[in-house]
Formats: sequence, C-alpha cells, structure tokens
Amino acid sequence: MYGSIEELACCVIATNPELYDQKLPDPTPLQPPEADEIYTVADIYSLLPKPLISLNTFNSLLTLLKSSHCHATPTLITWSSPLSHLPTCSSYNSDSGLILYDCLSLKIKTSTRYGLLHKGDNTWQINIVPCECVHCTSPFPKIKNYRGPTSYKSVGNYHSIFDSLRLAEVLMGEYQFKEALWQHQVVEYLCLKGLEGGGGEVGEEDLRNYAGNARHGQAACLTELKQHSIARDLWISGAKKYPDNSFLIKESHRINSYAPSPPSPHPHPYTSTPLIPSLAYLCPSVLSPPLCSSIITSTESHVKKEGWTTSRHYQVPTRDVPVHSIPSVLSIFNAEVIPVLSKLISQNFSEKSVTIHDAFVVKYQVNSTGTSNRGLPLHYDQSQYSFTVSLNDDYTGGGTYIEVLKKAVDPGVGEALVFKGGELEHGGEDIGEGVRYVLVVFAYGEDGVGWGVEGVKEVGVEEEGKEGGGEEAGEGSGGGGGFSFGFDNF
Ligand SMILES: O=C(O)CCC(=O)C(=O)O
Ligand SMILES: [Fe+2]
Repeated sequence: MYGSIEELACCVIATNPELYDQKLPDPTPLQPPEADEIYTVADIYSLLPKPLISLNTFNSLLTLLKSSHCHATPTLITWSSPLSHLPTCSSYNSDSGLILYDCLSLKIKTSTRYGLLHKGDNTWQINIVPCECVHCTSPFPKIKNYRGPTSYKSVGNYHSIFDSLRLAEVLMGEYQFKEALWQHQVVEYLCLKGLEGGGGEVGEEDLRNYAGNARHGQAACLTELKQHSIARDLWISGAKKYPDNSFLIKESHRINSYAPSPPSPHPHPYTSTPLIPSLAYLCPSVLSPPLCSSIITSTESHVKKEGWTTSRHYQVPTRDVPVHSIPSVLSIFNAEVIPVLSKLISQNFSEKSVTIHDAFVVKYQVNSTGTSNRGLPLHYDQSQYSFTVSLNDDYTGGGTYIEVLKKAVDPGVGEALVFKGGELEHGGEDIGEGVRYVLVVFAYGEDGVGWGVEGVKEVGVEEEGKEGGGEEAGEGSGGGGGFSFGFDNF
C-alpha cells in the first residue's frame, strides 16, 4: 500500500530504473510461445509503452500532485507520455497530463486505470477512471491473441486486429518506431492467420486490406528508422502481395518511377563549390532555365486539376507535388537531373550509386493574410542526401536556411544545393514578395554508414523464402540506404 503518489513513484523509480532509459528495445521478432496461456508480468511489461517524459517533467508533475492521494494499491506501474502526445487517445479530450498503468490490475481487473486529469485552473486531481485509449484497451486484455499460433484462438477477431493497428498508429505518433514496426508486424501476421482460416468474422477483403496497411506501416516505420532499402523491398513486395492496397500501390509507383543512377560517369565535367566541406556543396547548372520554366508550367497545370499535396511530409508539411505524379516533369527529372545528382554525390561523397527516395516541387507564396506558406521551419530531412534546385528567382527573401551557417543560401535558377539532409539542420527561409518554386530531392547512396540494418524479416515469409503468395524480394534493392519522409500518412 502506498500512501501518496510520491511514495508510489519512488517505489517505481527504485524498482524500475530502466524506465528512464529512453532507448527503445530492438523489434521483437514474432515467435510463437512455448505453451498456451503463459504470459508473465515481464511479458506484459515488455509490451507497455516506454515513458517519453523526463525525470524532471515527472518530478514537476509530482510536485503539482503534492496534496493528492492515490487510493490504489498497484504493484507494478509504468506511465505513458503526456496525453497531448496521444493524438488518438479518445478517453481524454483535454490536453491533460499522465496515465499510470497498473499492470497487475490489468491482468486481474481491467476496469481500473489511474488517470491524472487536469482540471484547467492549475489544480490537479487524481481520478480513477477506466481509460479507453488503445494503450489500455488494446493489447493487454487480449494479450493471448498476440502470441503466435499456439495461443491464437480467434484469428479473425476484429477487435484484436483493429486495435492493434490503432496501437501501431499511436506508437508512430509517439515516434516509437521500433515498437510501431513490431505492432504492424503483429497486425499483418494476425491478418494472414485470419486469411488462412477463411477470413473469420472480419472477412477476407478487410483482412487483406488491414494486412496491406500493416505492410505499409512497417515500411513507413523502417523509413523513419533509416532502414530504407528494407522499406523499399517491403513496399515493392507488398504491392505485389496486396495489389488492391492503395498505400502500397502509391509507394511502389513512387519507387519504380525514378530511374536508377547511370552505370557510367556522366559525360560532362562537373564542378561544385564546397559550402561546408563534406556536408554541403553549391552546384551550378543542374537544369537549364528553359527546363526550369517548363517544370513550373507543367506543375501549375497539374495542380489546377489535382491540387497540391500538403500531408506527405508530416513533420514539416510542405505544399508540394511529387515529381512522379507529373509525367512530363518526371521525364525531365529522370533524363536531366538524376545523372547530374548521381555524379555530384559520387564526386563529393564517394558514393558508388544513388537511389532517389522522393522528389517534389514546392511552391512558397505569401497568401492573402500575409503569413502562411512563406517558408519551412527548421528540420532534418532524414534523407541521406538532399537537393534543393532553384526553379525561379522572381521573389525576395527565400533560399535554403542552414542553421550552422546562420544564413540562407539561394542558388540561381537551375542551380542547386546538395547537402546531407539528415545531418544539417535547415529550413526554407521565408520569402518576402513573389513566389518561390524549388525542386527538392531526397536520395540515398549505397554505402551510407549506419544506414543498412539487419534482422527485420518479412511477416509470413519462411526462412527459405517459400510462401504460398509467391513473395519475392523487391527488385532493385541496392543494399543499405537511408532516409525518410515522402510517404503518405495514414
Ligand atoms: O525551401 C527550401 O529550400 C528547403 C526545402 C526543404 O528543406 C524540404 O522540403 O525539406
Ligand atoms: Fe528539408
């Protein structure tokens, strides 16, 4: 029995020092348990979300709680991030603080959760409430459904699959990509098992759809974890396996649109100027001014019909159009830009080959309120190599702002900046007047140190690669690669 939340927390801290380890565990491969019905507190604990709050934040929350008393008698407790980090947590709609999970009660009495609610007037009050967020409701009461064939009783169970998918999305929203990857693998696995059993109560079509979404989720997580060649394989093989899944079709279309880097060196000599040696270079004449104008014209006529996309890059949303969605721009890009970019990367960064992850045309503009879309906040691209190719110059301000230089770099029309997008903090400098168009490219090389990762296996594929669905490794996977961003969000 703990008299106060402080005593309780002290006990938790004393007994679970690893709660402060912000490192995520390696993704757990799906392995059937030895026997049915066996799961320990450690098993449950390993599935709980890891704390994202710092000790300081936690202590200051405890200070706020000084006068409150916890009437519960939990034995093992962990806590999640502040609720504002849980976009799909439905049970609390205020941006209130903290949920404490009582693992033993979860096993015994699923109705008891300890919620900490902000009352809105700088006072805090503990209420014991049944939390219905997916962290609480999804895996734990149904944990047996998540543990492989021997304990998998109801493979077509709608709630376990659907809740698992939601949980995976929440984990992604919390930037817990390794755990989200694992959850997506669980979902695909459950769906495949359900399909083996004829679809169950969910039905084959929905199961295939969820499985495809889960495959997309795995690739998206791997992309965030900079495991890009594996992500690429999962997208390509996923589109073959789930040909009706729109996410997978879109991604494999993106991947297949961009030409591979040319095998022989680009014919004309190429000189670039180091801006920050080994990190950023200025590159003259990547594209001729007439081709830049042609890209702008084709882009504008495309967006008249199709509109701009604003949600492809969720971390810093640009208003852009992917190059692979405009055939005339794609052919200029493949014929003119890729050979030059490949050459630049091999010259400046000693890469043997380059793979394009994504390319898009961005438009910055001062809107009628004079505020939005003038630039892009500081960020890292999570690409290995990024390019910004200027397409016009009739604006004031603008350029690619490089934080370490404390200045914006704005090459002339058809010129480019190539830089290590995942290492150099940068942004789009606000424009003053006019409109700025820029072609942005995310790419990765063959030998990116620390970019290739082993040990992630495709769900449902046997060791020897034998599988009913005729799964193949995606073509064109060129070893380790790296970066992220340009995939569609759920
Ligand atoms: O506007 C620029 O020059 C930077 C664009 C950028 O960083 C991006 O789209 O990721
Ligand atoms: Fe960027």
